[in-house]
Amino acid sequence: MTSRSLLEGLNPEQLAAVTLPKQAALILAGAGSGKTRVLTTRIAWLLQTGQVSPQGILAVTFTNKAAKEMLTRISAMLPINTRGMWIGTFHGICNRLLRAHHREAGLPEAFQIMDSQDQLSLIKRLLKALNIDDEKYPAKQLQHFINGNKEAGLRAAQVVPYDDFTKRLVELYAAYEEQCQREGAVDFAELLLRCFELLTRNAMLRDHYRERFQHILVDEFQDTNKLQYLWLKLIAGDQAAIFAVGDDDQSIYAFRGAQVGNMFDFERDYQVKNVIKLEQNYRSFGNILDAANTLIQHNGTRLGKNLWTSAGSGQPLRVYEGSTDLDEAAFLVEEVKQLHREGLALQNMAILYRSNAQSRVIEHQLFSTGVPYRVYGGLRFFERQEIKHALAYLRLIANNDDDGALLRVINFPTRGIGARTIESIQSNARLSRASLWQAACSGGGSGRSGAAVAQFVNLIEDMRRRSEGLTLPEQVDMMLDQSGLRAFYHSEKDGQDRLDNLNELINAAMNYLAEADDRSLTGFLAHASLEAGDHQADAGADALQLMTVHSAKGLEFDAVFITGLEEGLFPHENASLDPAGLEEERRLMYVAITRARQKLYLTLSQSRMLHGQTRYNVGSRFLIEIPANLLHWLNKAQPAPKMGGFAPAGNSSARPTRSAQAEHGFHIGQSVLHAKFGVGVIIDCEGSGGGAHVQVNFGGSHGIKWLTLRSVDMLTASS
Ligand SMILES: Nc1ncnc2c1ncn2[C@@H]1O[C@H](COP(=O)(O)OP(=O)(O)OP(=O)(O)O)[C@@H](O)[C@H]1O
Ligand SMILES: [Mg+2]
Repeated sequence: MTSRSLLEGLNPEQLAAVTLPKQAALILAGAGSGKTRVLTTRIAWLLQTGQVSPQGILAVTFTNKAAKEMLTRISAMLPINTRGMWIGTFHGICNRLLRAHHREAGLPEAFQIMDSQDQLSLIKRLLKALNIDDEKYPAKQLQHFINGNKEAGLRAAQVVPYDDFTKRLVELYAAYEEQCQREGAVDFAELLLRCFELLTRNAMLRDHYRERFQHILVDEFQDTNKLQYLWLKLIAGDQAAIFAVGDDDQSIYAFRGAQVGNMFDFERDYQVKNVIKLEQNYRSFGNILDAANTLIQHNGTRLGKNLWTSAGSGQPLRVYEGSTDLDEAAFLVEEVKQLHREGLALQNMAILYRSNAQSRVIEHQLFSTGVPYRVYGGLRFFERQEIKHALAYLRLIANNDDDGALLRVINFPTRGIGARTIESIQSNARLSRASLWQAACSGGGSGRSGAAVAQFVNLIEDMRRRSEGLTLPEQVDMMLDQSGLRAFYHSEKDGQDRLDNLNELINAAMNYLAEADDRSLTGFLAHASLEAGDHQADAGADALQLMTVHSAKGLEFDAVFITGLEEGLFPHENASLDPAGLEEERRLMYVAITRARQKLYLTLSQSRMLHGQTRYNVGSRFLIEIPANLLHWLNKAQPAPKMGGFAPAGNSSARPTRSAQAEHGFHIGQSVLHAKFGVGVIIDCEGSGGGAHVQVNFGGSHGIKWLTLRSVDMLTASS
């Protein structure tokens, strides 16, 4: 590709940005205006015009996926070996640097990176070893304290305590530093801080990298935190030129310390002369853009900019209101299949949700209809850590001799059974050719850990006894309490999402009962392993994309479905009380809308199973903030159900109000079987006596049907 063809098609502002002389630059522009394209093209242009070699480039992106994407785009433009280029996330780049200079950084060659869960376990072990009262100094709080200080660039020795309590926290922070050093373990914040300190301290290395990296390019600059910004300044020195691109309207990590203010600091620190603005959007049709523009105008704190497109207005945004979350999921899958039949590849469509737990119902629907899908930036429901722990308890209840399950939970949540004790149980089991459970029953050693093992055995036995006579969902609920899993995640700072997932497991059990022949715990467990199996589409295969709005940042799709648009869900209930939180939710919605190229769907549901209970939600305020003329409601909104008049599945307080329900003893939400359409859920009814009709949602290809009551069989006992 010649340099002319490389630059072809860029608009004047983009062209100016791509070909800026070597100087500090800030590109401030809205979604889809070509920021990432400008950044990538600039790298290619710098290389092609010989202004820099691949080794001289350092590019920071926000996710590994984005980094890969950038490499692919550059390779497509230029026939060069991209290996020498450093393109990655802050964590990835710091890891690379520390691996190369582990000795100088004071780390063992094979240092281990801890995720936040590992970090917390280490803190707990430490508190225990030091005999610290964890009521007074909760592990989560200490973790927060440590990470917050590290992200502000402060070591224990540099933190100035202001009372006795913080004095103690600082001491514990110091002890934590020592422990990590002994174990050769590095947490996420440490990667950055350690790297920062290495370059501050070691002038030779610093000069080496300053000489090497002539051009430093940063995508999604609005989401950098303070230490990341300092790190960039340090490595840039006054030789390198920093080229930063960002969008204040897409700042969605303030809750993790990201500072939009870095953009102002950057402008000041580097005396950026002209901030380049890009306003033409190349991604989306006009209606989609208008929706995004109008929505974000409801935020007070903005730098202010507007997007326009020459693409025409396209179709209106389609809105679907389901009666239940199952109904919403059935609609999504039907629509995806329809678009696919019309020629859209699955990988060009994305289903977005605000919280991870929402994916389960959708995944289930996809799984049952055989639509290949892939979940990004997170695990699929049954693969999530907390779900695996919960399933392990259930597996042990169903079968004591399940060694894998036992190992997973014997000390989770921690109950004082150490690695040594577990090893001795394992060797006893080997010697007597017994299962770990049997070995544990015949004594887990002496002293405290022996007693803890006995307690664990009792716990499992007790849960099994309690299970008798309980329905499957009740068994799951009981296990979540008795095992301590619920309490454990309840005490975690970031545990809400995991708690939601655990509660979602109860819903999974309910749905399973509605559909399965084998209603036993074992049957449910088999179903869970099957759904966890290899149904995630193979890498490279065409598959529908599922992800949270956070992980969709920077990506684009022909068709986008934004789901769960209900107050409390999106905007999230944790955020909707405080104005700053609400503005961040609105920026998230702005990110979500602007992912769509051609078609945008907004879906919601009148009722939804959450935390094991049916919730009746009202539509999200974001639906009101989008001009009504841009929206096309697909199904005439049904009147919002009144409490009590609409009895959901599994809700024992079902109070049918209509005469047919009283007469025939069924209720809305009840599962039914139809000879031709299979299993469905009653969502409405009409008439009485022999003329009674029910409206049943069969999901999948059959959808919603009105049928005579006589033609269906009730599956669950009515209340
Ligand atoms: N001058 C152009 N001509 C045609 N297409 C363009 C042009 N500039 C950008 N695009 C296309 O527009 C889409 C959006 O570009 P890009 O992803 O770079 O935007 P962005 O500003 O980084 O968006 P986001 O804020 O969501 O990260 C891409 O498909 C890109 O290829
Ligand atoms: Mg981008």
